[in-house]
Amino acid sequence: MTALADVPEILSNVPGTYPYGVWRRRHPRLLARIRDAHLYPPHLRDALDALCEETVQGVITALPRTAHDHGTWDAWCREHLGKPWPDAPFLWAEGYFYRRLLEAVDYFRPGPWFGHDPFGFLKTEDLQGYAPEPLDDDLPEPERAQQLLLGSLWGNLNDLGFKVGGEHAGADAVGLVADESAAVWGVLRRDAGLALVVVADNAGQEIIADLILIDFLLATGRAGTVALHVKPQPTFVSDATTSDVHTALRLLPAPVADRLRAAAGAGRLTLDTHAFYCAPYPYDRAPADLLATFAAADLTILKGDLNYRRLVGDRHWPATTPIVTAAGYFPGRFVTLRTLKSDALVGVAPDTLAALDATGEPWRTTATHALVQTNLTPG
Ligand SMILES: O=P(O)(O)OC[C@@]1(O)O[C@H](CO)[C@@H](O)[C@@H]1O
Repeated sequence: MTALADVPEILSNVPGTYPYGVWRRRHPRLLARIRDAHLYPPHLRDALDALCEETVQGVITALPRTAHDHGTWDAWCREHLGKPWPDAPFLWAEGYFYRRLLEAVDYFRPGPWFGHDPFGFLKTEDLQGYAPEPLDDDLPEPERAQQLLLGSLWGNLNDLGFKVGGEHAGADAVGLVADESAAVWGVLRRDAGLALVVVADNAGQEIIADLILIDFLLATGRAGTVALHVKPQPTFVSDATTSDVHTALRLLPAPVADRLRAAAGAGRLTLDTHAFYCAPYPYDRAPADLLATFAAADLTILKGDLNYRRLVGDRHWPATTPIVTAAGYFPGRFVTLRTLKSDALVGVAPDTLAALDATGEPWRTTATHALVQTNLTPG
């Protein structure tokens, strides 16, 4: 079996590639928007500008000695300090970029900015005037199940990092490059009572769609329990935290929100997190306790592009590589629901790949395409 380490990692130092644009366009725009949206004092504005300069034309430097987690990051940074940022693996560099961004805005320092989400204004802006579409309760249950699964999948379009970068302009859902949802419903049967882990991705419209799906899975007994895993701190612009889940709860139709509160009260729905969700590595390097959590679940649902990159390693896999090869190390059953917003890709049938490539469009990174992939055997 191919080990992750045998496949070259995606870097961001190749002009014209998607990751190159993330450093050149998306991050500078993001840092400027954060600086301009807040009542930050001069030294925090300067810190944001310095981070921009360092990441665009400088070299990777360490976290300050005052940072509570500098020891952890010193170990993670050792092999990359002194390199230009785009020369480090894309996944690693982005993870460290978001940690440095929180440092620049005093997120962990006691004082007025302690715990203030620097992306909060973008999350609020995105939900202005938004209300979830009314639920179609008349649909037969299997159709409803699939509709909610696809709602959660395409909810992944609402990634504010993507929107800030301008890449989202007019992205329309075109189709799935792989759809293994039949295998998922083969396991997630009515009254199966499964123990699910849902590793969330974005706040806002995506987590709203996720919560609607979770409610359905609990209400139909497909799930006995759901552990919803969120990020321990703001990152990747719109990744959902506990606070974002509660914002979403207030926007849900009242009966859905009531059922979810009751499920939480009964211990059937739990919120969970792990420091590794903000580590800059794929899941093959996850610590034993997190891997044990995935192993113990009947099924782990991994949402979004970043979780996909972490599942298969952010590497130049041939796109026809089976997902069970790329994610062969994963200790339990999983399904990944992802819109395609970066280069890492596996599990695409050769004819599908040829047809998509023949379009000449940059279909791998525009969020116009999506996938449902699993290591469950087709049933
Ligand atoms: O995980 P998500 O929210 O679906 O996507 C995260 C993302 O915006 O960040 C990366 C580039 O910064 C890409 O993987 C992707 O476009």
